[in-house]
Amino acid sequence: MPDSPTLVVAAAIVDDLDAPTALLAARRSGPVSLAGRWEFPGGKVEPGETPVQGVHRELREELGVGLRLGAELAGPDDGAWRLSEKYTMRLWLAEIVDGEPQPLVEHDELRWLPLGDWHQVPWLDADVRIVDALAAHAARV
Ligand SMILES: Nc1nc2c([nH]c(=O)n2[C@H]2C[C@H](O)[C@@H](COP(=O)(O)OP(=O)(O)OP(=O)(O)O)O2)c(=O)[nH]1
Repeated sequence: MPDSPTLVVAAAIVDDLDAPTALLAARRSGPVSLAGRWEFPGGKVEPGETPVQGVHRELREELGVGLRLGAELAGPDDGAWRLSEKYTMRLWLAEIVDGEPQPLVEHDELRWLPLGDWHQVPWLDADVRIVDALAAHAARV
């Protein structure tokens, strides 16, 4: 039996959960194979923490911010988003409630993307369909 995929948790940070007009994208600084591509900040859930605890920890570590989570953007793979053979991701909409986002680790640039122009940066391949789903969700809010 192949190992089950590792769970990655991440945040789709918007300027306003009630009326999103901008999405915060983060550019990876490594590894070389992923550097320069854009993603939802987050990372692997650690043993002993829940996925929601993992999102809060990762965003504090990576961007130095505290979050208020909104709805989870459920994916087609048992409610999650399969990224690759090794990884599957769960993603929550979120709003910053504490701190100014900075690319502290793992990223070298952050950018607020205006609604309608969320594909202006080269997202990681697996994220492209997620950005589409997120834009459709934002249009319904
Ligand atoms: N965080 C994040 N990872 C993503 C996205 N899309 C995508 O394919 N991935 C992939 C990249 C990585 O191979 C994997 C997540 O690993 P990561 O490097 O972010 O996890 P981590 O922060 O816990 O990393 P580390 O401490 O183990 O180095 O998922 C995304 O939008 N956000």
